[in-house]
Order: sequence, then C-alpha cells, then structure tokens
Amino acid sequence: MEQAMRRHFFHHGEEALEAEKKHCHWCQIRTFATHSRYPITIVNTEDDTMIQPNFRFMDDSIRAHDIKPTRKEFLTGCECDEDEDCQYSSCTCLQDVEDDSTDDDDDNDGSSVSEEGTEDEWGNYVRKKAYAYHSHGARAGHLRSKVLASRNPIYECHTSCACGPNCPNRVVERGRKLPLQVFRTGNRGWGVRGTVDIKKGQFIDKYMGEIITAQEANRRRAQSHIAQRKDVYLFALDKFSNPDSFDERLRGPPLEVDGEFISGPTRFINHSCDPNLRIFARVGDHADKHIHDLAFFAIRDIPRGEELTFDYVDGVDDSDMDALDPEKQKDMARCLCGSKNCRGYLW
Ligand SMILES: C[S@@+](CC[C@H](N)C(=O)[O-])C[C@H]1O[C@@H](n2cnc3c(N)ncnc32)[C@H](O)[C@@H]1O
Repeated sequence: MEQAMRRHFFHHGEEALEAEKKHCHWCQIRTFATHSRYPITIVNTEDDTMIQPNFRFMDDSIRAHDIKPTRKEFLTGCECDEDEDCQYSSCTCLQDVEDDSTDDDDDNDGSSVSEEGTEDEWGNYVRKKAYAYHSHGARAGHLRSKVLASRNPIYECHTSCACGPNCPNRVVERGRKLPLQVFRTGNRGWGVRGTVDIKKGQFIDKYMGEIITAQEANRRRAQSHIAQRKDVYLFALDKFSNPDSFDERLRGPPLEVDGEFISGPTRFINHSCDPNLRIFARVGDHADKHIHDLAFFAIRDIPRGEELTFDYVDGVDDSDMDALDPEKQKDMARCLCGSKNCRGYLW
C-alpha cells in the first residue's frame, strides 16, 4: 500500500506512465468530476493489503453493449414552469408516488403539507406535497422520515424535464455531495466511512457497476470462483418488475448491476444487522424504470468516522431459522458486524 501510494504521488504526474496510471486507484478517483470538492480517499492503517488491482473506480454505472438506451420518443419529463412546483402532486414526475398523504409532525419542516385543494387556517389554497424530500431549513434535500421508513421508490426530475438543474427534486440526479473514505477494517476487509458528519435522510451515493442482462448475471454467477458469494456484488433492478406490465422490459427478468470489478466507493460498504444506511430505488425518466438507480441514504445521523453499513438482506424474510441449524451453519458466512442484535450470519 505504502509503496503504491508513493508511486502514485511521486511518479504519476509523468507522461510516460499512462498504462500504469490506468490501473492506479488514486489516478482513477482523481478523474471524478467531484474530486476537488468531495474527494474519495483510500487508507489502510491495518496491514499492507491493497484494493484488488483488477478493480476499477468509476463515478457512474456503465451499460453493457446489448442494453440499448430508451428511444427518444418514449422519454418524457415534467412541464413545471417553476422549479419549486416540482414538489407537488401536479408535477408529472410524481404521478406514480404511492403514499403522498400528509406527513407526520416529526417531518414538519415548516412548509405547508396538506390534501390537494384544501385551505389552510388562513383560507389560503395549499397544494399537496408529494416529493420525497424536506424542502426548507437545515433538512432541505434530505429524505423525509416517512419515506425513509418505507421501501417506496423515489421519483425525481431529470434531463427531459422543463425544470432547471436546481429543481429541488433532483437530489440523486445531482450526485454525491460527501467526501467518503475507503478504509481497511480490522476484520471485514475494506469498508467505507464519511469524513464529515452525515444527517438522517442525507443522500450518500449510488451503487454503481456494469448494468447487465439477467442471463449475463447468471453466467457470471456460474463462472465466479466465489460461486454463491458473487451475489453480494449483483443487485437486481427489479423494483418495478411486473409480469402484467405493458412495458415488456418490466415483464421479463430484471437487469442487474455488477459492482465486483467496476464500481464506486459504495461497493465497499459492509453489512450490519443494525445499519445506518438503506438503499432506495430511484427513477428519473419513467420510461427508464427497468434501469432505475440504487441510491443509499442515511437512516439516522452518522458522526464523521463511523463506518457506513447497510443490511444486505433488508426486507427479506429470514424466518427459516437456518442460523440455528448446526448442519446449515457450516455453509453460512459468519457476520462480524458486532451489533447487539447481530443475526450471526450474513447468508
Ligand atoms: C460488498 S463486499 C464489501 C467490501 C468488502 N469488505 C471488501 O473488502 O471488498 C462484501 C464482503 O465483505 C465482507 N463483509 C461485509 N460485511 C460483513 C460482515 N458484517 N461480517 C463479515 N464480513 C462482512 C464479506 O466478505 C462480504 O462477502
């Protein structure tokens, strides 16, 4: 680690080393557009281990050649005149929001949240807020508690919309706004932490990787030398999968994201049975539901330096009690999250 770091800092300014630079993780993260404001750092104070050399840092997912972009004529966006309008149920980007009922007091950020067409106590018409975020004060742009506690998808405005880049409903679209550190843990390989305090509801980053078909994902599972462990890097984009959908791309087996060899820092986030993050499906253009984003948000305040974790089996019923069966335990991976409510096994 020390040697590779010295090589990077003292030699990778030289032109002749292009081939070597391509494989240097520090050079890869330096190319990120956000590098100067929100850098990714890599540290190892535990041992001499390096991140595997065949891993490549990227700041967005890449689509496999056989995954065609949606045809232009199917792309649609909202036609809101003012950016501010994109918080309300009248914004067409929010037409599929499932639960846009009034929010709880805990989330009251001082703005009006009410049923559409109702009047407030002063007789003013109040529009129904439908977007997922707080709009005012210190929590502006943070996910509301009600959404955080749900497994609902997040619908955002995007490049085909009439609203501008500063529209409040473009939090994931605007990208990561936090410096993150990939660090060597004492017992679980690499992990990730924030180098600043993180607030409940704050967007962390997307899970990135190669977006591939289900067939290709299965081929990679079968080929992987870590066999069933390959699953830990493959995320199915199945939030909108529906055998009855009129969109054939939602009827078939979903696309998957493989972050094992090409990904961003979130690929190094470890599991905890008492996690501080959760993944949400995020949609921009409604014609791209089959290729939705996977966005990490903080589910509680996280002080700087605390390891970021999510529950690898969040929402999956583990009631078959395999973890109590000594025979099955032999094939299971022991969980080292150290939390009080640890289930004992990862899978
Ligand atoms: C997605 S990777 C996370 C990054 C990984 N630590 C690394 O060094 O590349 C998942 C792997 O990390 C390890 N891991 C993650 N959470 C763990 C936990 N709570 N207990 C034990 N191992 C864990 C397991 O080896 C798992 O297969």
